[in-house]
Amino acid sequence: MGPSISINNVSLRYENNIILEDISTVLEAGQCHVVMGPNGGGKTSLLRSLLGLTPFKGKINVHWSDKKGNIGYVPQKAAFEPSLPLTVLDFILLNQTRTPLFFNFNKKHKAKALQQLARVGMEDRALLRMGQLSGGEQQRVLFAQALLDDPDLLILDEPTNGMDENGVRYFESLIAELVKEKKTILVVHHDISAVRRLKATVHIVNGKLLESGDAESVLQPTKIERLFNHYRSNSANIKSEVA
Ligand SMILES: Nc1ncnc2c1ncn2[C@@H]1O[C@H](COP(=O)(O)OP(=O)(O)OP(=O)(O)O)[C@@H](O)[C@H]1O
Repeated sequence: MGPSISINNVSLRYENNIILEDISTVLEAGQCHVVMGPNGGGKTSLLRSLLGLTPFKGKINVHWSDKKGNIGYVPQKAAFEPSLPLTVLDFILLNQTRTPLFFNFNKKHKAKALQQLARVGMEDRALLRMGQLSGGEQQRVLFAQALLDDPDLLILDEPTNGMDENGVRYFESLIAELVKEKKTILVVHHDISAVRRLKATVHIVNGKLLESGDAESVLQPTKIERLFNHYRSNSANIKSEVA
């Protein structure tokens, strides 16, 4: 079972720039939660706060029902040196075993890594170099890597960015499978129709938490323009100052 997460009065600023303002909500356990909102609205900053990767004010508590489980994270972009002769399989195994590459990986590790690649339709790319993959293929590999430790909490930052329809289908059926297993999933997503298909709880963030609820009620066509407006309420002042 995945954890629930309580977010209490979270605020974050980079120098004088206020990014998140007094965000409070509870992410229920065993559900898929989607964070949406305009570019620069602070979605990634919220995920990074949750993961302890950036300092913030307020409190975020992860409540595990039993013992603490594993956490999987897929960042917005793959972090690897494209010129390294690192195969897809090596890349997955590095994370799995936390063993230097010059050690021999055993058969069990390799079989498990191939199994995860198959879950995202990438087993036939296992021996290609990471640098030879397209952006969407790299996203799929990152997703496979995040699934390796059988995470109970999965945090994904725009996981389908650059993925083709086939990749998106793999992604959506895996999310449905993980929700059935009562994992907690938190995903930043931009595609409104895709989010409607995920049957998730949607949280709209643009500096503040503007709205939370099921996809059907939050993503009503009449609300979308207001919720996804790129400008924050105080940007009118900035525009008049510039003029
Ligand atoms: N390390 C940093 N230092 C200074 N400013 C930053 C830093 N990281 C992010 N920002 C700023 O914080 C704001 C929010 O960024 P964030 O990446 O959280 O937004 P986002 O909602 O995920 O955007 P997008 O949809 O474009 O991915 C942006 O204006 C960005 O420029």
